[in-house]
Amino acid sequence: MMKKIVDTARQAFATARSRSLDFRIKQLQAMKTMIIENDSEIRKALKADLHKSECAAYSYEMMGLLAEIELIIDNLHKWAAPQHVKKNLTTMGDDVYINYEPLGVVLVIGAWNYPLVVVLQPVVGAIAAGNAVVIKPSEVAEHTAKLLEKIVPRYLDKELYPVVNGGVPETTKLLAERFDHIFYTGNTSVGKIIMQAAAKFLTPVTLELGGKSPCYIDKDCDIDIASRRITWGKFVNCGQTCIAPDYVLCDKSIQGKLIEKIKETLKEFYGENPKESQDYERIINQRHFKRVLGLLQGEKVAIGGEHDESSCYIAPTVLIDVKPNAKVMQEEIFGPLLPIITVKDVDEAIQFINQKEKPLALYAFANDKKIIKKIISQTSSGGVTGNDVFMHFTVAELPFGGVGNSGIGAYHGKHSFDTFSHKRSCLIKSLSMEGVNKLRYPPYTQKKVDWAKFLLMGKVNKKKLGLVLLPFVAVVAAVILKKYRWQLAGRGLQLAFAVQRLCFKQDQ
Ligand SMILES: NC(=O)c1ccc[n+]([C@@H]2O[C@H](COP(=O)([O-])OP(=O)(O)OC[C@H]3O[C@@H](n4cnc5c(N)ncnc54)[C@H](O)[C@@H]3O)[C@@H](O)[C@H]2O)c1
Ligand SMILES: CC(C)=CCC/C(C)=C/CC/C(C)=C/C=O
Repeated sequence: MMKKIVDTARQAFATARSRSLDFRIKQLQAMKTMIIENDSEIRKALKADLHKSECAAYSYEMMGLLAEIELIIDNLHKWAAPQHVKKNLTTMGDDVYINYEPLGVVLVIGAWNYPLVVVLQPVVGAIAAGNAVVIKPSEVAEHTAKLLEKIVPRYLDKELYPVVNGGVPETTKLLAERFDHIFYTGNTSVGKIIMQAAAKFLTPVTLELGGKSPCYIDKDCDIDIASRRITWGKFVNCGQTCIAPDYVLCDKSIQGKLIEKIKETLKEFYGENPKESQDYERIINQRHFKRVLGLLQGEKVAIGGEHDESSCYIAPTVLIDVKPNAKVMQEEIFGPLLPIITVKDVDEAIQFINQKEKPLALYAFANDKKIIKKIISQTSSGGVTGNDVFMHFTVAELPFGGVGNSGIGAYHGKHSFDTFSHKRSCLIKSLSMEGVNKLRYPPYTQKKVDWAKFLLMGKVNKKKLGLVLLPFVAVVAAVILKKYRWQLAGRGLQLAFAVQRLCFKQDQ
């Protein structure tokens, strides 16, 4: 069955219909219509999967997707146009350009936490670049997965963009097929399985993974503002966001105020009891509920800690005096627990961050921008937002992706188009100027090598070329002197010497 789906997509790709820019734009417009016309069904599915409110479903999943489609439609002709590059002495009369061509049949595998946007946003980029795309939503967010299987074929080309649902066995079978690119979003362990499967066919991969994204708060900082922004970023979607601040690093002297402010903010966002708030989500399933609760064991709870297994509810929770070797510090939390670890200064924070795997995001709050720049220059992460959380994700011009354990490759806007395109180097030579080619044909001589060096690298044998050029420079100067007399003589000499200097620029 998987073979048939992939073969059909490949045959459809071979018809070349997905290469036409008009076709790509029509498909992207159809996807936009699909989202708009199925607005309420999408919101219902997201509510059923993660208890997302109607507003959250729109703001965090649909809005970004619609904006990405608009951006790509508006820019596609420009991005897909051949990109002419600088020529040199040997290519002056030729066509030299980069051609953006589709890769072929692409597999996009999504995760469950933002089950609409993390699967469809890469698909948008893959369609824009002219590929066929096999779409594999996460089976863990089953309502959204089923909805996508139902609505995508109603709007998009069925052969080019099939939706395949299923769990590990189905994904494993899919991965046994040959693809021209695999774009996977999910955890790092499965990322390794994907890369191994891809290696069999030398298929390139983009891996959008996760990790423990640190959040440093400098003691000289507006704690009020920092707490609000961090509380939002940590507890939205019940902490199940790839770029959520995983833990806080701060000076002990501000820990008390931080807790007080987070408490105040939680009350403002979710009321006295977050369980009753429409705006507070749930853990995706019992397996993850148990995993997150397991990380709470033995920790000192400063805020929250309440939970209810039957509804997969875990209250927004803040942990204090957390030891660096605690269980909660060994894996990505991906739930509503915020450990605070105290450090004595920014250098200790940097050291702490650098002892761990490179994270997907990094956050630093400080009044002094120099402190933020210092953290950026002395650490590494997929992306950074200073004095806020998430916001680098929302800038379409910035590539979104990880580094090291948090991922390979990036997407969003033009970066998505590039990810799913092959940049083909194209040179169309003129059939004239065969004389120049003598330099590369045997029999080889040192003279030919010297000319080749001059033409290709601008490198000359100073002594030999000087002897050739000096009389030429003298003649140019004399002509200028004669024609424009003394008035322009200075200019002429300057020009002559400039020519000479240029030729003599590099010796070997
Ligand atoms: N970088 C990003 O953009 C991004 C976005 C969302 C989530 N994430 C990360 O994803 C993780 C959470 O997602 P998850 O991994 O729990 O999602 P998941 O369980 O939905 O798995 C992701 C996909 O992998 C497939 N899969 C699972 N096990 C497999 C196996 N053994 N072989 C082949 N395929 C398999 C699933 O079918 C699914 O489609 C977190 O680490 C989070 O940080 C990253
Ligand atoms: C709408 C705003 C301000 C931010 C959106 C950030 C966000 C939570 C995006 C979800 C997509 C994503 C990559 C999730 C990762 O888990």
